[in-house]
Amino acid sequence: MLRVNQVWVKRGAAVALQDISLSLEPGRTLAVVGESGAGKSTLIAAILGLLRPSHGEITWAGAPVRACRPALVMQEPRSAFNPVLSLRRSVMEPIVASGGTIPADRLCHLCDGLELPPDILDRRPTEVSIGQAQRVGILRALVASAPLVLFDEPLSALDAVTQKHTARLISDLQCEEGFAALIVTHDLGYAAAHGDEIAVLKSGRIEEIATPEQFVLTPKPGYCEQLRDAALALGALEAAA
Ligand SMILES: Nc1ncnc2c1ncn2[C@@H]1O[C@H](COP(=O)(O)OP(=O)(O)OP(=O)(O)O)[C@@H](O)[C@H]1O
Repeated sequence: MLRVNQVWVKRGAAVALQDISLSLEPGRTLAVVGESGAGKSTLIAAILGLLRPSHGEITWAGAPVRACRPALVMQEPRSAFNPVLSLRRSVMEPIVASGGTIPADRLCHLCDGLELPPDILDRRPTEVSIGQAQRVGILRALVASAPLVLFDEPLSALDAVTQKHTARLISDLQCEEGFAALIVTHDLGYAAAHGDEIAVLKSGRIEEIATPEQFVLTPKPGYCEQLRDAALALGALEAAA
C-alpha cells in the first residue's frame, strides 16, 4: 500500500505541500484534483522520490516507493519521450533496463485497446499527434505491470470519445491486474467516475478526501463546495450527481 504520512515539501523557498497524509491500496484509484499550482504534480514528484520531503515519509509496502518501480504517465505527452529515439525504444527501455521483456501479445493488446496503429511505435515523438503521444505514454506505463501507476493529467490531449474509451481501458486493466492508481486531473467528471476517492488539494494542503458520492452530495463547505458547484454548472458531474 502507498502511505504518505504528514509530508511537507519545499520548492525553492516556498512550501508546496503541507502536512499531506493519504493512503492508497492495490487495485484502488485516488483522484487528486485542485486548482492550478495547488501542488498536484509536486505530490507525484515526491511520491516518485524526485523531491525529498522536508518532513514526513512516503512508502510503498513499508519500503521506499522506488523499490516497487512505479510507472508514471507524464503531463506533457511529447516531451515525455526522447526525441531521437523511436517510441518503441522509449516504451521498451525501462523494461529492458530492468532485465525484463514484454510479451508481444501484451503490447498488441494494449496498442489495440489504446487505438494506436501498429506502425506507430516505429515513429519518433515528433511524427505522431499529441493525442497519440499521450496514449503511447499510457502504453509505456501500463506495459510495465507496475504495482503503482501515477497519472498526471493522462487524458488532457484526447477528444471526448477517446478520453472515455481510454479511461475505460485503464479501469479494466486495473481490475485485471490490481495496480494502485493515483490520477491527477482537472476533470472532475473523470475523477468522480473513476476514483474510489477524491483528494482535493488547495495551496499545498488537503482540503478533503471523500468518496465521489460524498464529494458530489455533501462536499466540505468552502473550496470543495465551490469546486463541486462549478463542475455541476459545467455539466461535468452529470453522471455522478
Ligand atoms: N521547479 C520549481 N521551482 C519552484 N517552484 C515550483 C517549481 N515547480 C512548481 N513550483 C511551485 O510549486 C507549487 C505547486 O506546483 P505544482 O506544479 O505542483 O502545481 P499543480 O497543482 O500540479 O498545478 P497545475 O494544475 O497547473 O499543473 C506552485 O506554486 C508552483 O509555482
